[in-house]
Amino acid sequence: MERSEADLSSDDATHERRTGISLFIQQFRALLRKNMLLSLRNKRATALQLASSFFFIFLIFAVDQAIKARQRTDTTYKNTFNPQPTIVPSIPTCETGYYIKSPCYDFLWSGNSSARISSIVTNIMNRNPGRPIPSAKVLGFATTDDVDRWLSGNPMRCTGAIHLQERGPSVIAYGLQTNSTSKSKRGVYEDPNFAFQIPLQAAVEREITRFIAGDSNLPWSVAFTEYAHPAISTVSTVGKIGPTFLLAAAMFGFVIQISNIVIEKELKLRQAMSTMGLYDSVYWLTWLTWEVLVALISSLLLVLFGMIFQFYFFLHNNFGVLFFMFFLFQFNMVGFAFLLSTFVNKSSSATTIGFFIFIIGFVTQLVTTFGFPYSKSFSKIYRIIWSFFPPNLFAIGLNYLGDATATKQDKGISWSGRTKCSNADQDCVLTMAGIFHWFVATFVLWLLLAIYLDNVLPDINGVRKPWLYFLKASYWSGKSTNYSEGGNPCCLSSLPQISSGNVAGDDDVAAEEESVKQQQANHIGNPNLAVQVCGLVKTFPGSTHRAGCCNTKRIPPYHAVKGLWLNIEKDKLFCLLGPNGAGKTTIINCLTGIVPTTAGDALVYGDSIRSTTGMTRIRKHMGVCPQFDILWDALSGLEHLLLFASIKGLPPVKVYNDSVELLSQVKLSDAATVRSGSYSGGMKRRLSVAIALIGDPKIVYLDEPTTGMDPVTRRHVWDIIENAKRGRAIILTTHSMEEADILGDRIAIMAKGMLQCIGTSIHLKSKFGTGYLVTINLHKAEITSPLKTPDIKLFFRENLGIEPKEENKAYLTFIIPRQREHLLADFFTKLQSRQSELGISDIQLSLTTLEEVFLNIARKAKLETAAAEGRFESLVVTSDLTFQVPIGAEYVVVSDSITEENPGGLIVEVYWQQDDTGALCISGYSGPKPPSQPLPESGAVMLKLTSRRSRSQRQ
Ligand SMILES: Nc1ncnc2c1ncn2[C@@H]1O[C@H](COP(=O)(O)OP(=O)(O)OP(=O)(O)O)[C@@H](O)[C@H]1O
Repeated sequence: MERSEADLSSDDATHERRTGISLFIQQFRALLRKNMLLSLRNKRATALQLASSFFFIFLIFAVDQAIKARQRTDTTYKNTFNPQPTIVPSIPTCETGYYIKSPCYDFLWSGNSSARISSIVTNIMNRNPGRPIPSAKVLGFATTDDVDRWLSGNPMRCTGAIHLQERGPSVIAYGLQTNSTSKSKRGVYEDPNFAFQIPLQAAVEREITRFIAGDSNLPWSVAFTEYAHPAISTVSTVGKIGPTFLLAAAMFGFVIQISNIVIEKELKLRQAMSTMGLYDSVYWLTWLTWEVLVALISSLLLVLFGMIFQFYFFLHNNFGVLFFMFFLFQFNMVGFAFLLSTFVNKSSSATTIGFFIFIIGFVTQLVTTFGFPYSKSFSKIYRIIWSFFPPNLFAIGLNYLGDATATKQDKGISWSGRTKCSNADQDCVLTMAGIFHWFVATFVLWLLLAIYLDNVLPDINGVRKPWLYFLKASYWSGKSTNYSEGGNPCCLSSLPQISSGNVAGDDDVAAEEESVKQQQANHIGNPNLAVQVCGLVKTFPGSTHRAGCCNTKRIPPYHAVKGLWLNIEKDKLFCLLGPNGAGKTTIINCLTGIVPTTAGDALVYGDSIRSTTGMTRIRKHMGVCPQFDILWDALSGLEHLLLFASIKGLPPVKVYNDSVELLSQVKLSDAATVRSGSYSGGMKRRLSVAIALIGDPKIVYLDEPTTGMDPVTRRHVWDIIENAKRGRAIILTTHSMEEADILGDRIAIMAKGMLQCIGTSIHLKSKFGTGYLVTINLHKAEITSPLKTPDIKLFFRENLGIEPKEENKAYLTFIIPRQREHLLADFFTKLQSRQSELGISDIQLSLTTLEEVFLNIARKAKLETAAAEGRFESLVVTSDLTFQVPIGAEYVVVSDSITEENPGGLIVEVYWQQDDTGALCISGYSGPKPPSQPLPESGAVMLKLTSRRSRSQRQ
């Protein structure tokens, strides 16, 4: 059994398998191709991811245009406004201006025109004779009338003065003195320009103009408004709203990234690849490479689209700075997606998470845009915490780039400027280079955390490493985890206490266990041995669930495999049978390293499944067809085989040739390039079988490989499996007794996690079968005249005391119990002597089927379990089916066979209910199989019923 490294390396040499770095590269290329194909085939998601760059840049463009259009409206107003002083009869509407008109002036400047100028001077000077500005602040102008009132000389309202400097025929010079207080005590707005100076000036100029024009009623109006100045807008649309839209664009990629990773986890695709020998590092590296490639393209497109739309943001900032800003953000989000994917096991949750992150990002980037916490007024600690969320860094980065290109004149941030503050006036706390460094540093953090959590969080099978696994020397050396590399991993001293699986007491099972123990104790090597299982135990830990508000439900630990001892030879097919839940798949999962064993061990070609290095070596020579097809819908059959062949390290030429060859063997050549998503159930199973056989594995596990296949295909696959036995060991589980009978060199039936029997088909049939199956074929003449049938039945009843199991016009079948074996010789002599008299054309005698063996064992196991758990009460019914039982009770029909000698038979769980009259009705069947014969509805049948009280009744 001991198998040296040299043996396996010689296998490697024989098959020219790649190892080490070259295997790493081959796996990397195959997985990268797979990712590329999946992305290309998932056109909608990929198109969405790439088109989102264009879409969101376009949205920003649209918003930018809307803002500019609004500014243009202001400009239009400005253009229609005549900047020249206009003499108009009246100004009925004036948006923001002063219409200065007051009877006060008539009073002020009444008198003849020649005296007017003098009046102006006189009156104004009289009113304001170089008065000092009053110390007390008084009201400003709330209305235009205020101005007039002020001019009229109300001393109480005087907040300014006109100082006439000079007057003459060719010059009039005056000065205006106004209050410069922006707000009066009473809260009235006193803008020195607009509230005082301009109206005052306008009023004076009006009077001067009237004087010069010689028309004291000359209408004089001045309208003024703020000048529209779009050209000096200091708002960068990309800088301000960009974070929101570009974050949304990045979110598409983010959601798709998480989904891609989680789907492979959810559908156990990653597990399938790992089982076939894929390095974890290759897995992560290929996803990283692919996503970085997508981020590169997406960032390039973003910058290019931005340039196409002629944003100063994209035109004036340095291309490299822009590109790194977008790329590093998306790069960082790839790491973030990896990290989040370790917490999620369902791809449907990925969208929810992506949306949730976007909402949070949307809010926090808004807060960031308003200045939190990237200014000196905030503590550094806020900044550090805030910067751990990538959208925040992205927002502040875009803000900086936006501020640097707010106007056409701004030059933006240059490549060398990335290390400087974009605006020297700002209280700068972060440069563009600082943002880049943060992105890279946090990416490394996300990646390390993702790899760590990927190992320590329970996977889809609940498997996880210890929290401090990386502190163990074995992790870094890649050596044995549970046993020292030098020792014999299967040594008896380390075997579990619940060792014996032979609680059922079968001597063959006991002998098998003894044989394994002997070989282990004496270090007897058997060159023909492929697998040696030594007391394998698997217990799934219990758990506690909340039930309702106040109760907790405790699920106890479940012992799925209770100590298995087995020797499995090369060139042989070992068949594992058992009812649902017997533990067959769990054994395969333990042997393939999908779940760790609780105790015990198994040696596969001498390598322990409990050793990390051992399992790595085993995987190179292992093929697995899982119970449920693990396939990528978007990949074709050929692509699947190419991928798995590459993962196994076959040389490139063999990768293709072997894949094509295997496809033709499983009759999928015509569908080689068709996507597996459109395969029928049987085609998928055949592809799974082909995947298990690719790479010429030395040990193949086939878990119910022919489920769902039609009889013709099934037989064909049996041929493939039969041929595949050569040079390898195959472990097959099935529910098809026929399949086990035909393919199995040795068969073991297990129930409740234990082996119940083991041996060849013939051995099991003779040991556990209910007896012999006799088929009596009737002459054609008798078909029209079935009168002899009662005679045949009478003959069997009188001689063997048995009734037919099945009967029709062509044949009758009887089962002869093994207890009557001694009567057979005489019986058949008599029967043959009366053959023609009884109208019998042919008599066939065979051992009972494997199915009967299986059913007997399964029934026995079920009754033992029920008895052990005290769930059953027995009662025997000898009349018809209508009898009194407690309402709500459940019954297990232990036998629907009639004879006392043969109390065994089919187990059928039947749920009974009492109707209003107290009669029983069968409300449904469940259990391993429906009854082979319909239960009689009434009549004189003997039924041994075992009642199971409901738990509540017991409590
Ligand atoms: N991860 C798990 N956690 C808890 N119990 C588990 C887990 N996996 C399997 N089991 C339990 O272990 C028992 C054996 O399951 P297993 O799948 O090995 O049975 P099986 O013989 O392959 O059945 P089938 O014929 O239906 O495939 C079942 O009762 C199952 O519920």
